[in-house]
Amino acid sequence: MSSQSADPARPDDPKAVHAVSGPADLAGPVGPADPTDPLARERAHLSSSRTALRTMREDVESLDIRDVTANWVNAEALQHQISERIKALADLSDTPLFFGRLDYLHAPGAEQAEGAEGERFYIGRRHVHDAAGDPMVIDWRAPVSQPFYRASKRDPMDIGLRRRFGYTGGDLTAYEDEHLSDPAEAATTSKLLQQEIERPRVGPMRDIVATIQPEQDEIVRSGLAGTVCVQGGPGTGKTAVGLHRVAYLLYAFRERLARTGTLVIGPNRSFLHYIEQVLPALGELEVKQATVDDLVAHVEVRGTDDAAAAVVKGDARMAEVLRHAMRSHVTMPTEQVVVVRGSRRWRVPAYELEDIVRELLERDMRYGAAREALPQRIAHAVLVQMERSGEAPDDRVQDAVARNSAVKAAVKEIWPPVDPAKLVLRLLADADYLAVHADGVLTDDEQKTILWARPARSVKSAKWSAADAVLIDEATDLVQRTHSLGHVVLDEAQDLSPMQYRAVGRRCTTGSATVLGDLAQGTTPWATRSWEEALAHLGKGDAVVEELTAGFRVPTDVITYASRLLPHIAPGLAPVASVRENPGFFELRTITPGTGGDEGDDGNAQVVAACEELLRQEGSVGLIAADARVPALTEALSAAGIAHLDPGEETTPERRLTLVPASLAKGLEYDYVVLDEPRAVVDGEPDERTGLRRLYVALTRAVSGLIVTHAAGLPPQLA
Ligand SMILES: Nc1ncnc2c1ncn2[C@@H]1O[C@H](COP(=O)(O)OP(=O)(O)OP(=O)(O)O)[C@@H](O)[C@H]1O
Repeated sequence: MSSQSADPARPDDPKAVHAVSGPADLAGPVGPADPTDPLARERAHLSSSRTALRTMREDVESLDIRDVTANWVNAEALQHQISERIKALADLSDTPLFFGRLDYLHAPGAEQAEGAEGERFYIGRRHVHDAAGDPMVIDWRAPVSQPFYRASKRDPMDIGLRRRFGYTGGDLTAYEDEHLSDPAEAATTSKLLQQEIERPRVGPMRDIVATIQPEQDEIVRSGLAGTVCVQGGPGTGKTAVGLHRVAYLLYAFRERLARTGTLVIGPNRSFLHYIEQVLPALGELEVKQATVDDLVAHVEVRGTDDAAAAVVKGDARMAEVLRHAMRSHVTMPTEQVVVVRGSRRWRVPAYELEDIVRELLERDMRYGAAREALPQRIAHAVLVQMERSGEAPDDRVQDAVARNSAVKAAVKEIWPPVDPAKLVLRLLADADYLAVHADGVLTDDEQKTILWARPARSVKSAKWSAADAVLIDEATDLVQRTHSLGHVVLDEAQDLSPMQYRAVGRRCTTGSATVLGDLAQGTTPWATRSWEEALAHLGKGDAVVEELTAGFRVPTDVITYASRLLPHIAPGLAPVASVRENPGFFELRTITPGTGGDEGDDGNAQVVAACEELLRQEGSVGLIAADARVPALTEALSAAGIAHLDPGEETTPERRLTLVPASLAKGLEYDYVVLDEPRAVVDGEPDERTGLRRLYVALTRAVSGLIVTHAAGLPPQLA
């Protein structure tokens, strides 16, 4: 950071973060800024931007729609739009209106002609303009904002000065400059950026809009047409990147996506709860969130599968079985159809009906669509005969023939309606039926594995499992095409089965997807082995796979320890390199039950004591334990009088401890973590590899420090 600048008063220390000690009253009127004090000038700009935003909001609030709307429905819709707009224009006191500034060397788009004037842009969460319509703050997603994230000394992108702002509460208290086009200035790491990354975590996930990194920005700003898959270790910002990509796409393709819709898919409710504030903070209120289970909820899920059955039910070959079973409902006609109209009888012979049915089957239409087309086709055959005999029937006649009872009866016979849930029920309950449709697709053993031990009698009484619901969803799609959205973000994708990928894929057949995951964190028996395979199941085989390796969450000492597991759980994956400067702390602590002469002491009080130690620090604390250990630890916590939260519940300055069953830890993070008994976490899973992966997830949730407590021996892979 050098000292050449358009800014006349830039102090000399090239690497300094310039700061003031006390916050200024930015809300009140600000006098003419001291021209020699750049910070005062920036604060004046903040103040006038806030005033401009207030005026924008007041303009919208004062809109009188009585004269422009003809009826109350329109008025209602318009009023809704207006109140959404007012909400979007709110000035949130603790969210900086802008966080950066770019001074271009030339006017953007002016072909960089000699003498063209540079322009200055303030970069923020939303666009703000003054009374004349001139921009005071530019939306971070606008093309002119891009160099804020991407420009470097090597490629300055026509930027003379990049300035980052530091805030304390809502007050602008510091700035930091980089003169990207100045060859004399050395490239350095931004201190403000570093501070932002190191900031303690309390409350739900927050946006990273001020500090998106170049490799992340490439993913955020990739176009709507293509699907992007991001492989990245723990804390590399996959979730953050996925959410910011949605915000970017909504900005760049607003109209199209408003029509087609966007959806974020996460692994469970707690996770969705944890991330739900990010998009609204970026001004995007319309994005839906769901789990895969929510998407396929055609039946009530009350049952579970053992791992072996779930693996087979989640296998893509099940799609073939279902398709076969669905099509088996079509029976070739053996009799003619006779349509009586007035005094005449029209006959469509069986062989002609057969041709129609064959043609529909070959066209590979949805079962339901073909079923609707069939009566029209039969009616058409009748119409051709009418024309041949000199009549001139029109469309209405064709419709009437299609609705004729003889035609309806034939259609019911040939192409009967199919209830998707009943179809799946029969496959799982009836060994002979399954054998017919799985022949050559599933082995005898596999068929036995998925058959119900006690066959259910009805859709209502069946104890459907999550995997069954996905099968029903697939069958539903065979009957009727699933509605496709414009864009889908799929987080923690590594845990999906091939059938689940298909379920997500059919919700974006006409759109695109952002697929986020980490092969090393796959903890389902069917976890993804390769992204190529997964993307093929999703129907997005041409997606690009990007890799993120810089870690923003886990400190070096902790990630180094956790990475010992990598060769055992995902050989070939590169360990995450932490970008945190604070090395954090990491401690292995042996718990000794029965200390102090108390025979009944199970050692849990010592785990609780570790939590109490960490609660003395600022920020959130997570106690992560094998699911089976949760009841005992709950008891120990309440015995010590410590209140705790469940995962996904918002931490507040008063309640900062969350007790997290290892099975729900994925995607979450806490400033400090106590990881209870690694051995139990591993043993809680059906096989060792899954157990070690679960442990890897649990070990990588801490932002500032980790204490691993153990009474049993540690898994040897950690040695
Ligand atoms: N560019 C950035 N600037 C500041 N913080 C960042 C940046 N990128 C990511 N982070 C922070 O790092 C943490 C981890 O990010 P995130 O949860 O998106 O990672 P992840 O790859 O999804 O992790 P996991 O694999 O564990 O689910 C979050 O607190 C996020 O805000």
